[in-house]
Amino acid sequence: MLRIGFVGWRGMVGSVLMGRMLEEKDFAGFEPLFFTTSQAGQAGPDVGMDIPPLADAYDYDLLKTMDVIVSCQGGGYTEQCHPELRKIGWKGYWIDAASTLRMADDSVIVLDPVNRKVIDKALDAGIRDFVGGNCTVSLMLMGLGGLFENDLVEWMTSMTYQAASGAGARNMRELVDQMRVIGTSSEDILNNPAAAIAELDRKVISTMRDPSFPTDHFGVPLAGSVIPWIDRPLENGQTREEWKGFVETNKILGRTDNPVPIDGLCVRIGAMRCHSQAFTIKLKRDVPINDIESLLAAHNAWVRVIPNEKERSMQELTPAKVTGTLNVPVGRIRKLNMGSGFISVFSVGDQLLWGAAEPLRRMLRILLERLG
Ligand SMILES: NC(=O)C1=CN([C@@H]2O[C@H](COP(=O)(O)OP(=O)(O)OC[C@H]3O[C@@H](n4cnc5c(N)ncnc54)[C@H](OP(=O)(O)O)[C@@H]3O)[C@@H](O)[C@H]2O)C=CC1
Ligand SMILES: N[C@@H](CC(=O)OP(=O)(O)O)C(=O)O
Repeated sequence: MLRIGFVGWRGMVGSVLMGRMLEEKDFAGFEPLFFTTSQAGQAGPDVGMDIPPLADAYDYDLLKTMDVIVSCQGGGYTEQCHPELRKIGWKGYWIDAASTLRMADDSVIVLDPVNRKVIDKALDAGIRDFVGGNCTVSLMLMGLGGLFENDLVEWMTSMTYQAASGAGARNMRELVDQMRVIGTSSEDILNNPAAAIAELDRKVISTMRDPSFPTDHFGVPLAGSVIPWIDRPLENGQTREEWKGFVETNKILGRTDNPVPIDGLCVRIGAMRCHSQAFTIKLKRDVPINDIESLLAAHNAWVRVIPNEKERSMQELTPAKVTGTLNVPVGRIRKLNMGSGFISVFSVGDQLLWGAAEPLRRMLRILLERLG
């Protein structure tokens, strides 16, 4: 029986992965072994079967007995363990959430509703490293796959509205804590309907600017504000998050020789775990909006075209609606003033599902079908 090792299963991405695997009854037909960097010997997760105690995630002798290792542990772990395992001759499959190996020549970025052919070709060629894409990239491709599949995109900008979860679990807590502090400090004014709005406004901003405001993780207020910077700077003025939009998209599409120009600004906003994005797309030819909507809707089972109407957009094209689901709604689709070849699209997606865990889960299924 195939032996599958799971590292990072109790982190934010890993626990969403475990949840999805349980929902889909994926724990069957292989022998799972759960690893940890901090809790060796303790009990593993409840996956509906007897499992051994947690193993040490740095036990290379044990790791090299795995046919597949799924890691949601983070880039540091990948940097340390992956080369070591390959060095000692491990020939198993490595499925990873971290960005470390994404742009390596002998890895594939997995998003099978978009690039199943690229994945199959790589498996045939003996590739063994399969990495989930950046969340904004994967969610963008799940939403706009129909345009890329039909080679309609001449160039594109992506302006993002990224949730706190992309920065980590502690950042999610800090966002809610910031909201709490603002709410608590304003409570008396809010409870008095006769209070002047200017008083409430002054109270909120003075709370946000107070040195005691909780900003240990974001560095600045996010609640009541936005942060127009994600990840580290590159020399050309982009952030690394913005750089990924171009390089990862073209790698996923298998068109690094003939890349689609993509660029934009990545911005953190006060949503919990859904990333939203506004796209300006220059089409290669003028296509009627109805046809564009049909192409988008036909691409995969999760994209949802929302008509460009106020009520539907407000109800269905928001993090409040989409969080916790695999749906990727796309809407606000219309021609722009720049000309009939220019369109706008707005999309929303859960960055822990299609943005992180789901492509890994599905890659494991693809491998199990092949190897099983
Ligand atoms: N967060 C995101 O939006 C996305 C993240 N990724 C990538 O996925 C990887 C993992 O990210 P993420 O899931 O956010 O990492 P987490 O920080 O949530 O989890 C990583 C590890 O931290 C350890 N840990 C320590 N304390 C706790 C605790 N209280 N609860 C749970 N785990 C704890 C666990 O390892 P142990 O059991 O060994 O102690 C766990 O596996 C990263 O490489 C990230 O870049 C990819 C796409 C999106
Ligand atoms: N950087 C993303 C989350 C993430 O983990 O991305 P990556 O997997 O590319 O490191 C965000 O902040 O929203």
